[in-house]
Amino acid sequence: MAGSKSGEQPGKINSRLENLRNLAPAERLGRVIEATSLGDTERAAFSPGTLPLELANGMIENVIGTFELPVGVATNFTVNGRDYLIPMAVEEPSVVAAASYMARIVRKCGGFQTSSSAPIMRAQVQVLGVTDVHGARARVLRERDAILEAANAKDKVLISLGGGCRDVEVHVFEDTPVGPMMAVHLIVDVRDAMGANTVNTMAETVAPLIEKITGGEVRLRILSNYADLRIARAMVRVTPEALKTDEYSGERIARGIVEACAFAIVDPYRAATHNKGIMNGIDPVVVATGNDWRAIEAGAHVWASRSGRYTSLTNWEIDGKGNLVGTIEMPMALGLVGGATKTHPAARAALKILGVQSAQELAEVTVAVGLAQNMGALRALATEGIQKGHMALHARNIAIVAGATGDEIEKVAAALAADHDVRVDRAKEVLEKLRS
Ligand SMILES: CC(C)(COP(=O)([O-])OP(=O)([O-])OC[C@H]1O[C@@H](n2cnc3c(N)ncnc32)[C@H](O)[C@@H]1OP(=O)([O-])[O-])[C@@H](O)C(=O)NCCC(=O)NCCSC(=O)C[C@@](C)(O)CC(=O)[O-]
Ligand SMILES: NC(=O)C1=CN([C@@H]2O[C@H](COP(=O)(O)OP(=O)(O)OC[C@H]3O[C@@H](n4cnc5c(N)ncnc54)[C@H](OP(=O)(O)O)[C@@H]3O)[C@@H](O)[C@H]2O)C=CC1
Repeated sequence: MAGSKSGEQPGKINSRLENLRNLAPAERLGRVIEATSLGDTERAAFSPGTLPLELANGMIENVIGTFELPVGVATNFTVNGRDYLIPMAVEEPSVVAAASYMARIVRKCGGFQTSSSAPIMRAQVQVLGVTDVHGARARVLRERDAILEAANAKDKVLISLGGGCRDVEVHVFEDTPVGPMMAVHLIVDVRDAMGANTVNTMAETVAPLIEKITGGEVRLRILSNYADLRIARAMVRVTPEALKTDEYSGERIARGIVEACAFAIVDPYRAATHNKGIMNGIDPVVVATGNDWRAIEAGAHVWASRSGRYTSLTNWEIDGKGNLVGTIEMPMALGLVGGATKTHPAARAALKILGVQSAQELAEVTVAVGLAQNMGALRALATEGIQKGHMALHARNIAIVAGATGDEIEKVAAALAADHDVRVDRAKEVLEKLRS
């Protein structure tokens, strides 16, 4: 089978890969490759040791080797009427299972609906030593066109793609520990890049002009990771019928999720954990696609604090017909080009599996995964508790720590889960018995 061409429109796929969990990893990969009509390049990209040392050595400094994480595929996702398989690089058990489970419920109710703003980033140019900061602000805004022209003079590729610096903002700080300060913001459409390098270059380019206009001294010239102009949103509407289990009615589960979210809305101690659960879904997609997860984390948490109090990134409510409605809205500065997206073979393959055509589409799918992950955690927390499902899957890790190998891993894990006693010392006992 040949590898797919980049830029090719992805065909429709079916993300409902039943029974995937029961296959061996190589068989699972085969089904994913088959479902996405990809080829040998993508198949090879997920083999252990797939990042050649030479490539790794070109990515960061003082390289001594590579560090691997498992990549799983979350199934069942339907976003805006299209199915997606979601590659997730993560070390934590039950994350991929929970996302797939919630996506299975949501697909019965029409899937995730998403939207996003344009891929707009901000670069900040810090100006010191200006006494008439308000006057200097007026002068900068008057010279807006000259600043845009200077910013756009360098990156011809970005301009040819329809991106570029669009606007200038000036933020004034009359009183800081070092006196009056200004931050001139370049508002830049970065198209399909995450955009950090792009906007940093622009900020450095315009700095002398800003000094001339303001009469001050420029210090920092760097993007803001608070990407508040680059927002992705997702929504789900789930019927009680789709939510119900043998133990709990759909109404009870929906109410439990809403109550759990209310806790995170009012209490920052809970909000930190609630949002960590959302990032359980988002970060693995960011990592798998070679994007900058520190940037995404930084943007997420400052957005969660934008009212002055740290709160939930999601909202869960019940509509007039008794359906559970979940929404998420947050900054999502992801790229299809730049960073490691094109250097890391597995990141390239992950983007192919996703089949996204723009950075905006990637951002929307990623927040949909975050919403699913939050729904999964809240559903478990508000009903049977997190330990039942999570610890049953974590039991495999514990079995490995206790020394189990091969078939022993599943056997020891099953015994631990059945006893609801997932501890290393217990795993060692079970293993000893198994081997005797
Ligand atoms: C773990 C489950 C899904 C089990 O739940 P279950 O009811 O035992 O699942 P099931 O066996 O009935 O399967 C239902 C579906 O789940 C998926 N699924 C189920 N098992 C697997 C598996 N092994 N491998 C792959 N997929 C799996 C799969 O899609 C499956 O459907 P199928 O496709 O088979 O028809 C459930 O208990 C759950 O969702 N728990 C929540 C887990 C979770 O949120 N983990 C995150 C880590 S905890 C944390 O860090 C965050 C937290 C909790 O603190 C955040 C917060 O506080 O808000
Ligand atoms: N605070 C932070 O978050 C910081 C992050 N970083 C790092 O910066 C990296 C991301 O920077 P980024 O600017 O995205 O990366 P790159 O500079 O590698 O890529 C962006 C460039 O790619 C070219 N390009 C080609 N096709 C497209 C397209 N379709 N859309 C947009 N641009 C295109 C553009 O022009 P051209 O070809 O002319 O280059 C553009 O300037 C990440 O590795 C991140 O970790 C760096 C500094 C700070």
